[in-house]
Amino acid sequence: MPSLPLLSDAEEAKVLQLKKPKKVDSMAVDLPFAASADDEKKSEKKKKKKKHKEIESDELEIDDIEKKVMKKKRKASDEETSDTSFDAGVPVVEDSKKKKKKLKVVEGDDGEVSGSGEEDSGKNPNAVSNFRISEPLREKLKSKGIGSLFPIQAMTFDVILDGSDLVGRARTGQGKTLAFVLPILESLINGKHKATRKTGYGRPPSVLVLLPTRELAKQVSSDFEVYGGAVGLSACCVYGGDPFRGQEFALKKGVDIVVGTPGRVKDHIERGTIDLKSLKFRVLDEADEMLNMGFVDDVELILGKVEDVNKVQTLLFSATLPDWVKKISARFLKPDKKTADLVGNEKLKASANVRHLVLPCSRAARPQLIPDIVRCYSHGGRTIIFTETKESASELAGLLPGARALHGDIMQAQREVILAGFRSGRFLLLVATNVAARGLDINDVQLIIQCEPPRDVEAYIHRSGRTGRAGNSGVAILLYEPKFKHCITRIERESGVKFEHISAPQPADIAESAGFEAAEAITTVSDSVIPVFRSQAEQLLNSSGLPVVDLLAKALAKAAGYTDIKKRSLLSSLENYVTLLLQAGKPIYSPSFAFSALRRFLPDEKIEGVKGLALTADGMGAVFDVPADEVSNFIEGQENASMVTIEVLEKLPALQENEHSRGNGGGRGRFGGGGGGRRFSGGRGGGGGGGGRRFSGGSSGGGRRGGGNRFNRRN
Ligand SMILES: Nc1ncnc2c1ncn2[C@@H]1O[C@H](COP(=O)(O)OP(=O)(O)OP(=O)(O)O)[C@@H](O)[C@H]1O
Repeated sequence: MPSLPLLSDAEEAKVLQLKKPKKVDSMAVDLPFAASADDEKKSEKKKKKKKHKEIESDELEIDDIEKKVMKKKRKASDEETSDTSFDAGVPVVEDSKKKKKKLKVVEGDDGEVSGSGEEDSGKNPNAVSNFRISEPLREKLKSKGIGSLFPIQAMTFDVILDGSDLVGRARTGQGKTLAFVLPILESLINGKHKATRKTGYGRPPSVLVLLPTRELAKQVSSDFEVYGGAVGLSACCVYGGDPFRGQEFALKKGVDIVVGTPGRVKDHIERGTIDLKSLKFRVLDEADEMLNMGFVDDVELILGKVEDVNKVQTLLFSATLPDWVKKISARFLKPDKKTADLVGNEKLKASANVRHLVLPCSRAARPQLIPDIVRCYSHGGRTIIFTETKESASELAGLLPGARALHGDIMQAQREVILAGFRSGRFLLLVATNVAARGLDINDVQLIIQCEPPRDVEAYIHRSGRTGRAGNSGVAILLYEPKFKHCITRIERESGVKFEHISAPQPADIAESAGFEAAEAITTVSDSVIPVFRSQAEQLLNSSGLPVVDLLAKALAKAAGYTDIKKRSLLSSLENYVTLLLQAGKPIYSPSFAFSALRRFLPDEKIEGVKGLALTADGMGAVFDVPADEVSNFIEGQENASMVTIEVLEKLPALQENEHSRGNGGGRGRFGGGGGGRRFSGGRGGGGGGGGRRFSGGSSGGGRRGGGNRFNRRN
């Protein structure tokens, strides 16, 4: 394998991004790395060199990358420092002048993790056996199905094990937790800190990990318990909302790793129940979220308690690098710290393993629409629905059958029960606030629904990152009211995501697949029922006057739980509403202009039924929703107004992004609305939605009126 020259951290990130092998599921790139001169590694180096000759196609691509990197490196001195190469951080790939150590990184398109892979040290440079991971840990990893390290782990393992401070950054779901858990454990049992680590009853902790939320602290602590347990190290978790006594007892007995939230850790330090004098590692995970959550003072106080910073290794992981994080890094990490950045200046900050979709939907339509979205897109897996407020989370959970709410007003013990239930699959729909946005790693979350565009792009990135983890794929659907389309554009611009615009799944589509399942189910009914039901069937056939097939269709519908099929509008996704387009033969500059055009031929009471009027992007039309049974009044009425045309839309055209919208979608701030009664047209329980057909593609672009360009999406 070719070795790349010494690089700055920004360059290193670029190396990883530059190479982007097409559909190569594993591709090895050797980067010069921190020195470690053991012979075993040297012979491995030779072996790999030999192997390299055999892989000519890869070689070509890597050579190409190498040239690009060299070119970029020459340019680098002129360039401004990127936000990823902040302060004096020495890049991971930069190291000793003498020796270079091989670093192997396996990744797919967009730098995304492409799965753990098999442990075959010859073929897979990231195989666990290629790292200084001891047997019990290897076995534990194997039992968890982990045969090779993910890129962020491969990049940082030796750096941490060899004693450096580190700043790490990778997209959601790429395994940042094990990136510090594994080398820390190895370092304590076999590495640098083995000799000086305290053992025995009453020992003070060797590792302190700080996380912004209790749920995250518990999750990371449980990883330390699992992997630490394999090598005889113990962990305990300390967080607010949990009684002090149990925590104090565990700390007094002696523990190797303490994982906690800043507030509670600070309390323990002040009470003297956590003693930091033997600390070997301190880890700040989700550092930017600590800032968002107002933990600045607590974190600085805790970090400041370590007297001799040379005796402790500090690792900092953060999705973004706001000023405070840079300041913390400059102040509390050693000047020769390394940086491992798998995001860098890449445009795409959100997960590339996730399909990012947007769907226009009024508040009032959400309770009806969400179950259908779940049916179509969750494939029977778990769904997390994010709301902006605790009240909306509780309210929506109350409206969705089988859903549970999770937010900060729920007592800690109850939150844990809810999360455990969701993890175990006892229920598959979780409605949460941002409390579940960060870091939570729950198996088989197939779908994320965000009820409205979050205020900041980080929230979008982290929420959508609850799916598509560890190399799996997932879907994230962002609902928005048409009048807030500009928020979608902002998120798209800042996150680098290219949204797919879709329209609401139509109840008819969902019913169709339900009918298919009902028909299949009927084939399983035994012939023994026929004599019992035959005379009733004959009577029904004679009295209905319907052809046999139609009657059977009705029976299937009933078996599938349908007695009626409603339509859903394109603009606000409201059931039994239809989306219309108004044109006036000249530009329509404002909603009031559109309403006055309607008033020319319709009485006020009809116009009051109009929902969510928005102007088209080309300025020549206005779209709005009307109750399905009012459509004919609008269509026929146009004949009385010259120059005005109204027609039913099949696809939503691109809309203007300003606030020109009446926004009377109903139910402000609440999920109610929707006219009582049963909420879900179909009424069939259970998700599934059956194999990915349909509802994609959609609403924007492709305009009507021939020559679709006029309505093409702008972005
Ligand atoms: N080498 C690996 N092979 C297979 N699975 C792995 C590997 N490393 C981690 N995982 C799994 O990947 C999932 C995501 O890991 P983790 O929670 O550490 O991601 P993260 O980068 O911290 O994500 P976030 O930024 O969202 O917090 C976990 O379920 C973890 O067990």
